[in-house]
Amino acid sequence: MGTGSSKNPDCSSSHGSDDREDQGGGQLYVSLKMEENSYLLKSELIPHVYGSVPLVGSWDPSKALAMERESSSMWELSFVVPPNHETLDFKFLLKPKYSNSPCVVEEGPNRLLTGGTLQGDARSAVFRLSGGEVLLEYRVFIKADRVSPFDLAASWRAYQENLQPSTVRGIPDVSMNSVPESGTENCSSASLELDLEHYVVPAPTTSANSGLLYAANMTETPRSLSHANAFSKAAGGASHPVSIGVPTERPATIKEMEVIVPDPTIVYSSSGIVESKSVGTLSSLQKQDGQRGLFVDRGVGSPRLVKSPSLTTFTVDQNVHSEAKNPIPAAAGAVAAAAVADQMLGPKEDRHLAIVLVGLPARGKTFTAAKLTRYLRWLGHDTKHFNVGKYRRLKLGTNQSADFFRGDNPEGIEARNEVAALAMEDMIAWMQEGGQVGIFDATNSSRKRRNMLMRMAEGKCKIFFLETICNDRQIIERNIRLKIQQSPDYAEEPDFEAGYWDFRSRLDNYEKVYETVEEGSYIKMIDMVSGHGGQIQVNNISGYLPGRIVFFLVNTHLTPRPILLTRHGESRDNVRGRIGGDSVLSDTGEVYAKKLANFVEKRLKNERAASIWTSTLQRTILTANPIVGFPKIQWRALDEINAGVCDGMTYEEIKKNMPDEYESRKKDKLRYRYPRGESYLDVIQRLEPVIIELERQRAPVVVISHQAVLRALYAYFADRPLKEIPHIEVPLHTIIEIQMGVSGVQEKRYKLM
Ligand SMILES: Nc1ncnc2c1ncn2[C@@H]1O[C@H](COP(=O)(O)OP(=O)(O)O)[C@@H](O)[C@H]1O
Ligand SMILES: O=P(O)(O)OC[C@H]1O[C@@](CO)(OP(=O)(O)O)[C@@H](O)[C@@H]1O
Repeated sequence: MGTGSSKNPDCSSSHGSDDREDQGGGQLYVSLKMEENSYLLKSELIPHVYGSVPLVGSWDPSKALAMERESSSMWELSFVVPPNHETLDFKFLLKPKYSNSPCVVEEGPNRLLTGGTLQGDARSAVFRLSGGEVLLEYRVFIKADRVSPFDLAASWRAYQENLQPSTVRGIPDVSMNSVPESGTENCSSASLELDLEHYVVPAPTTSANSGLLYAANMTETPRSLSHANAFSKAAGGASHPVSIGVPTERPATIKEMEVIVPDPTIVYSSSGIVESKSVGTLSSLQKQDGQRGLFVDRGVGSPRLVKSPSLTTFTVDQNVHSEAKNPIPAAAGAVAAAAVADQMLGPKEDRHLAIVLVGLPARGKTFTAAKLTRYLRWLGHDTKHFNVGKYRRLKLGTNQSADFFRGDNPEGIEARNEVAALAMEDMIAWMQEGGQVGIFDATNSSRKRRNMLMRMAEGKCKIFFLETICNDRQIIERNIRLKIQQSPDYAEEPDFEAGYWDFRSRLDNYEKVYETVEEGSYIKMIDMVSGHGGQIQVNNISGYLPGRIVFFLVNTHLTPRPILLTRHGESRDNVRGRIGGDSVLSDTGEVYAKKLANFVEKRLKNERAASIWTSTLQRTILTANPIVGFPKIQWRALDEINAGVCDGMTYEEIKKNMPDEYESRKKDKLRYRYPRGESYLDVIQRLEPVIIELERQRAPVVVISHQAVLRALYAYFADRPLKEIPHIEVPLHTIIEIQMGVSGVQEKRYKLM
C-alpha cells in the first residue's frame, strides 16, 4: 500500500504517485521528518508541527504535536489524516525544552498537502532566533501514503491493545512509523542477485514444513497398539513419524516441568489474588507472602532475590528448590493465571477439556484440530490430538472403500463406533493422568455418536463440539483433491480418479446421515476460509480456555501469505558480546539492513499491502529503515527478552560475577527468569497477541525482531516443543520465510550474508 509515493526500484529517490489513485478511499498517512545539521546548537529546541486540522492543534501552538528524535540528527512525526480532511495546512515550530520562552514558528508560507501530494517543494524549515539574528535551517522530508481502512484498523487495534508508556524509554509500545527512503542511495554495496533462489539455504530438519505432511499422521497412536510395531505398516508406516515436520513430542508436561503450587486454600483465603507459579516451592519468605494471598510467578533461578513484605531490602532465598509436592494439573508456567485459576477453582471435571470436532469429510477438521493443538501447546497447555481416522487405519487397515462408510452398513457402523470409543477412552485415560486438553477429531456427524461421547465424558471432563461447515463448492472440491493426495487412505491407490470417485461416494454416504450440532456446548465455524465473510456461532461456551479458543478461531483463516522473520542486522552490542541493551547497528549490520531492504523489495514486489513490524529497540528500527513502500509498526511485545540486572553484560561477565545465575540459566533456560527481567516463558506469554495478529493478517508481514523473540515465534509456526525454544537456532542475517497456506505451514530460509 502507498507504494506509489515511495517505491524506489532503481535506488533513486522518486516520489511518484502512480498507483495512488486506484487505492482511493483510504486515509492519509503522513510522515514528517526534519534533519538538524548541528545537534549541539539545537538540542534545547524541540521541533513541533501545528496546522489546520484538530489532530495537529488547529493552529494553536500550545496543542502542536511534538516530533520525536529518531536519531542524533533526525526528528520524526507520523500521523493519519481522516478522509474528510485531505487538505492539510501546517507549519513547523520550535519549542524550548526547559524554559517558558515563546516558541518560534518557521519562516515562509504554510505548507500544504492535498490528497496526499505536497504542494510545492519540501523546502527547508528556516527559523529566526534571537530577534532575527540567528537563522536555523533544517532539511525537511515529507511523505504521504494512502492507508487502507483494513490496515489502519489492524494497526490501530494492535496499538490499542498494546499501548502503554514504556517504562524503559518512555515511548509508546506500538506506534506507526513510515521512514523515507534515505539510506538507499548506497544500495549498490548491498545489492542482491536478481534471483533470490541464489540465497536459499536448507531449513533445519525439524522445520515448519507441516504442509508437506498429512496432519492426521502426527496425532496420537492407540495405547493398546502403541507397542505393537506390526501395526505401523497398516498405517502407512506413520505411527511414529520421525522425519521432518511437526514433532509428535508433546510439550513439557507437569511432570517434566515440576509445576508446584501452594495449597489453594491458602492462595484464596485472603485477598483472592490468583497465582500463576511456574516452578519451585514455597520458601518461608514466599509463605509469608502467601498468607497475604499474593504470590509471584518467579520462574526459576539461582537463590532468588526475594522481597519480603516486612523488609525493604532484598534477601537471598536459598530454599526455593527445597520442597516439591502437590502438582497442579496442567499449568506449565507459560499458562496465564486465569487458566490456572479455572483449573484450581472449578469443578474437577472442568480441569480437563475435550474439544470434539464435528463435520463432513474434507471440511478442515483435522487441519483445524492440528492448528489448535499447536497453539495450545505453544501457550503451555498440555494438549493432545486424537484422530479417529488414524485409529481406524491402525486397527482395520487403510483400504476401506466407500461402502464401509454407508449409513446402512451395520458392520461398518459398529467398527467405526468401536474405534471412536477406543480413541475416546484413550483420551479420557490420558486426561486422568493429568492431560489438560484433548482434541477428538472425527466426523462425529450423528447425534447418536455425539451422545455416546458425552456419556463417556460425563464427570470426567468438560466437553464442547467444534463443527466446521463449508458451503463453498469450489473449496470443497479443492479440499477433496488435497485429501486424495495426502490421506494414507489413498496412498496405495495409483489411480487418482478412482480415489476421487471413491472419496466422493464416501462423502455422499456421510451426507445422508449428517446431523448438524444443536445440542450441548458448541462452536460452529461456518465458511471460515478467507478471513472475511465467514461466521462463528457460539452456544453455551464459558471459561477461560474455551474463550481463548473462540478468539483464536475467529482470527485464523487460510489465505496464503508469507511471514518473513528476521533478526536485526548485527548490532554494536552483538560485536562486543553484550546482551540486551539498545545499541545501533555495526557496519556489517548496516549492510544487512540495506540487503534486507533490497530483498523485501524483490520478494514482495507484487504485494500491494504488506507491513513491516519491528520492536521498539533501535537495532530493529534501524534495520527496517532502508525498507521503503510499506508501513512500519513498532511493537513493544517484539522487544528482546529482558535480561534484567544482566542487561548490558557479556555471558562471560555473568558467569564470573553471578555464577549462580549463570548456572541456573544453563540448567533450565526455558523457565529461568533474569532477576528483574524475563524468562522465555514470559516472552511467550507476551507474544500471544502478536501470534493472533499474524494469524489474522491476510497480507505479508516482515517481522524484524530479536533472537529470543524469534525463537518463540518460530516455535509456534514450526510446532516445536516448549523446552526446545531457547535452543532453536536463529542466525543473524538470515530470513526465515513462513508460508501460510491451505495445506499448512512451509518454511524456506534465505541467507543474505
Ligand atoms: N474451516 C475450513 N473450511 C473449509 N476448508 C478448510 C477449513 N480449514 C481447513 N480447510 C481446508 O480443508 C482441507 C482438508 O482438511 P482436513 O482437515 O483434512 O479435512 P477433514 O478432517 O474435515 O476431513 C485442508 O487442507 C484445508 O485446506
Ligand atoms: O537466550 P539467549 O540464548 O541468551 O539469547 C537471547 C540474547 O540474544 C541477544 C544477542 O546475544 O539478542 P539480540 O541479537 O537481539 O541482541 C541478546 O540481546 C539476548 O539476551
